[in-house]
Amino acid sequence: MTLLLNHVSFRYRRWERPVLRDFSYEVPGEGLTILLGPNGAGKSTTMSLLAGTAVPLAGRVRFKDSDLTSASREYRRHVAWLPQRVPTSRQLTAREYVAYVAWLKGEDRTGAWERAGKVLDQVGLAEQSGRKTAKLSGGQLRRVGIACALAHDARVILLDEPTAGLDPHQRTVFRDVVREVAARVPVLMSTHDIADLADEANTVSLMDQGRILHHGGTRSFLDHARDDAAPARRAESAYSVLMGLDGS
Ligand SMILES: Nc1ncnc2c1ncn2[C@@H]1O[C@H](COP(=O)(O)OP(=O)(O)OP(=O)(O)O)[C@@H](O)[C@H]1O
Repeated sequence: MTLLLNHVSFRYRRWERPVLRDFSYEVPGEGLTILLGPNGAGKSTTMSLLAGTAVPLAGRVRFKDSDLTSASREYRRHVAWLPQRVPTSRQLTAREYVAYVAWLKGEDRTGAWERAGKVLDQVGLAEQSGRKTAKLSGGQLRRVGIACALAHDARVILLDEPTAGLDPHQRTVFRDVVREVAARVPVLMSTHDIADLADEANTVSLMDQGRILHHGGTRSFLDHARDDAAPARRAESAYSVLMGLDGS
């Protein structure tokens, strides 16, 4: 079962040209998919359409092999989304906020509270779980957002630049969490950090100007690297070659 955009067009304002035109994209049904692309490529737009928080001008957003469309409550319950800017309620503690999100997504009160404690622990925020979200740092808030995305039994998880603003240790912690989660639930994650690709991504999608330039296994992405690229630079080299930025 996968999530897909089918011939979708989308624009932010009536007088502007569409960011996406007749755009189709299918989130792989298993493992971790990394969505790469330069600023303004359309990654966040794609993710908000998949999350059902943006409505396409034309085309459809749906689960394949199921009748759910993005307009249905069920659909939103099954899709967990971490947006680029984590919306929080400043008066709630981190645990209250995560529990609230889990409750909104259909967990019962006790289950939501317990789950919130568990996922905050997973993202290394157990000690801060009783602090008001207004008092948390940007990176800690990001981790609260990640915890929210993990706080209910979603069928697909969408993470928009989850590692932005995390310190190196927290990035490592986060990658371990994602690896574990992606073994059970398909995860689509946008990033500018090519190191996120490392060896744990199953699929790489590269987009630019509202179009997909590459979509396939990580190995086939890396095959685009220049022959003389150092092993640690193969992902960057493949990115440059596919984007036409490689001068040679
Ligand atoms: N709220 C908005 N209102 C108007 N235009 C927007 C809005 N959000 C994004 N855009 C435009 O849509 C296009 C795609 O933006 P989007 O945020 O989807 O790209 P992105 O690949 O996620 O970029 P980044 O890596 O910088 O986050 C850009 O041209 C951007 O200027």
